[in-house]
Amino acid sequence: MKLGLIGAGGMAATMLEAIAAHEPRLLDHLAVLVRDRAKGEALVAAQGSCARVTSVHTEIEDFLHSGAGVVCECAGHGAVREHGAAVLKAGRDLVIASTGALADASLLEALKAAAVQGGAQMLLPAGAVGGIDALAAARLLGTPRVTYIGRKPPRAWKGTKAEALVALDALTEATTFYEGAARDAARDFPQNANVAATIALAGVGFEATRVRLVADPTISANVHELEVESDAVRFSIRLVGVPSRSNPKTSLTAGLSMARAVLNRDAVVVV
Ligand SMILES: NC(=O)C1=CN([C@@H]2O[C@H](COP(=O)(O)OP(=O)(O)OC[C@H]3O[C@@H](n4cnc5c(N)ncnc54)[C@H](O)[C@@H]3O)[C@@H](O)[C@H]2O)C=CC1
Ligand SMILES: O=C([O-])CC(=O)C(=O)O
Repeated sequence: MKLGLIGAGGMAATMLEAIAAHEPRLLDHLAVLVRDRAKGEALVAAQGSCARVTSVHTEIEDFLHSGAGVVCECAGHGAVREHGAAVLKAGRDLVIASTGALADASLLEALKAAAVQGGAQMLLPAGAVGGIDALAAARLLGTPRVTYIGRKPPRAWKGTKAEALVALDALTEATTFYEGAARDAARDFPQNANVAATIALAGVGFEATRVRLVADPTISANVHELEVESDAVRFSIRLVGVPSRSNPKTSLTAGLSMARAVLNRDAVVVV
């Protein structure tokens, strides 16, 4: 397998480190697409001897030409918009971290069409959240009621629309600044509410999935709560995610979930 990677930030590093620790041969061939070549080169260098045949690209055509098989997007909504269709049309499966980009219905349709044209799949790992398997199964028997609550420390909401809605630095207690549909949450908080989109796509869609976003000065972790009521199952889960070292917005589980998607491509037993 030749692994393709878009992005060279915190999630990409978490993903590569996990693959290197568990199945280093999967990094024998690695192609990286970045906007900033130096950043891509630093990421590859950090993998040491694991990534033996590597290439760093700034143009999608060169990246695809390098023969990357499965492509992991760890870059942001913009990257899904810019590169998603080209990857899929070229017949490469695309593992998407920035699932919130798919809240744009016309982009989702365009990517589906590109996937059909290329004979490729879009794969959406659970990312920072859990319970996606049970939700997607429950969906097969009726229409579940789904609520997602994302709680993060104020620093994780810096640089987002939350700054205009609440005085992040002055908070003394947990404060809800968004309540509504998953579609608006995913669109308006592109670095923080991808899990809302993943939950919507696994379950009852972007309108029916209810979302609450909370800035909480009393916590230091990224907390994800998912509540599902359905004909098949009722569950309520709470994940307390450790933020990644380099990006407080992103939980470590998100990068590890991307790694699992790659490891599963090669596994004999797929869980
Ligand atoms: N599904 C999930 O559970 C989660 C998804 N995410 C998504 O993953 C993305 C990456 O997260 P982090 O690595 O923590 O962010 P980061 O900000 O640490 O790294 C993003 C990297 O991607 C690069 N980049 C941005 N746009 C690009 C483009 N168009 N082409 C190539 N490279 C580009 C940036 O230069 C940066 O190096 C987030 O922006 C978010 O959309 C983040 C957390 C959880
Ligand atoms: O990593 C997290 O905690 C969740 C996140 O940022 C997202 O869903 O975009």
